[in-house]
Amino acid sequence: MHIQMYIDGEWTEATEGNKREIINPFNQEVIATASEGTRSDSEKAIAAARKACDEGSWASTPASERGEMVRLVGQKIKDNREELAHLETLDTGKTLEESLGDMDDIANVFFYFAGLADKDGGEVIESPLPDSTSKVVREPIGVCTQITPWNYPLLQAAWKLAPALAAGNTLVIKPSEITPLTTAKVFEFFEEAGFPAGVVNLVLGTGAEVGALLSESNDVDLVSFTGGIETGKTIMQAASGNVKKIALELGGKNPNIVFADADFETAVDQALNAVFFHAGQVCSAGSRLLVEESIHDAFVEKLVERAAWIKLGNGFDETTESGPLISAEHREKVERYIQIGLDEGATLAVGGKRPEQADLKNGFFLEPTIFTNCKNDMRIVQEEVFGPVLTVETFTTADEAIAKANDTIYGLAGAVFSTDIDKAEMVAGKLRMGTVWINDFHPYFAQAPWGGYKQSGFGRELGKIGLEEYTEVKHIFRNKNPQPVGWFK
Ligand SMILES: NC(=O)c1ccc[n+]([C@@H]2O[C@H](COP(=O)([O-])OP(=O)(O)OC[C@H]3O[C@@H](n4cnc5c(N)ncnc54)[C@H](O)[C@@H]3O)[C@@H](O)[C@H]2O)c1
Ligand SMILES: C[N+](C)(C)CC=O
Repeated sequence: MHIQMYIDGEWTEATEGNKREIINPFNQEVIATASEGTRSDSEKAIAAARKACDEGSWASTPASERGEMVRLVGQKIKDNREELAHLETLDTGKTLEESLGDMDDIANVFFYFAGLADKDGGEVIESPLPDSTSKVVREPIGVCTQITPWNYPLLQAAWKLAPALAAGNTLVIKPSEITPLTTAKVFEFFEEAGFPAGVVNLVLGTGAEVGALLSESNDVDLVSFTGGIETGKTIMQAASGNVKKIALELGGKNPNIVFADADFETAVDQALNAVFFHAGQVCSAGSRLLVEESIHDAFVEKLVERAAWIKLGNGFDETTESGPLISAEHREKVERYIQIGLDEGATLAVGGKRPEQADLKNGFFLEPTIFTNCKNDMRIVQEEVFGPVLTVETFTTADEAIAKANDTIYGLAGAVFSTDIDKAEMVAGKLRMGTVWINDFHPYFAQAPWGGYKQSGFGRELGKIGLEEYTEVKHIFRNKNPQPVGWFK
């Protein structure tokens, strides 16, 4: 399989003819090659999107028609969910069951924004001035660039593509250079659906080469980025040249607070899922467990026992519960953090090394790892590891749990487990995070906004606000009886 870029309605090779091998992280086999673009490919894609925006008809196409085209793409994703899920598992190593779930979520995101496209008819304002009307309308922002990460390749792309198009923008998207397969596949659906040339553009390549111009260019009106905090800071600076709008969906170090009155088995099971799902490569992973002191020992004993039994393997094997990490470099980063945890004096309760099974030796696997005796000022507690690593701390009062949970630069997500719902609601209200789950961990869906407080970023995806992020707000005031002002004599 070979994938190309899609610029101005044409499938195209990189200008300089470079290619990249795409690797299956389960066995390091080459599963595809992809065109590897350079800055000039980004220039072409931005120029195509600019032309389609300034001279094309997409923005003025009736919103209901735009919505229908977005819906058509959602339907094609639904009709091809098995093929897409297969590609996603090959590319990321995640289990096929998870990829299938992602595809269902993705189709729903397209359907949701398709439905929202024609629902905002503007707002009439009661003007305080005589003989006048006043209304507020939303318009497309213009040319949007979108940069996505490798952990949920098509899902993170869908959260950007569907609302941008429903709102009438033109766009250029750059998926992570290591997981471009499903995003490229969906561009076949855009083509089949008949999107006008230049409205949707796909560039492939590294962030430094292809991605940089997407945030720097003065021809771009908005850049939406999902990825790591350091890249986010670089993009924020690069975007300042023409004061373009920015949306940043960055990392997290998400607390999971378990009170002694929580349902024990449920809380253990959820804590396990919170951190070890997709090998911990989830922005909202519950990687900081805060457990009430009185149940700490029993809770950790059960958690450790169950973590040791997590079945690692090939994402296509139905018995596999967790796949590999995405790459050799990423596994080495996570291993460095495990060493940091040990050096800081945390107690390694389980895991901490590569599995020894022969059938896993070619994959980038790491055992589910739990550190106990952790303290909030440790780097292993404060920094995003983005792997299967859990830190455990204790608390004795709700206030202490809240203080520890909020003691982080991040503010993406968190959870509280308790059968005392008033207490759980009180804690949820005091957590400085964009999403808080009560007696659950991980749910997200098209109807509810997603995004971070603090250094987890700004802007929101999904929900009604996820569409509004791709619009400008305009106030139109009309004087129905114009007269000379008479101020200057
Ligand atoms: N908040 C969320 O919703 C959310 C969702 C998924 C992932 N994430 C975060 O993503 C990170 C993991 O993803 P990653 O390793 O791919 O992140 P990353 O920051 O390394 O890369 C993300 C994307 O940015 C591109 N990029 C890199 N440097 C760039 C530059 N200078 N200019 C423009 N683009 C550049 C990359 O090529 C890639 O496409 C984690 O921190 C995770 O928490 C956040
Ligand atoms: C936003 N989410 C949870 C789908 C993926 C985060 O990495």
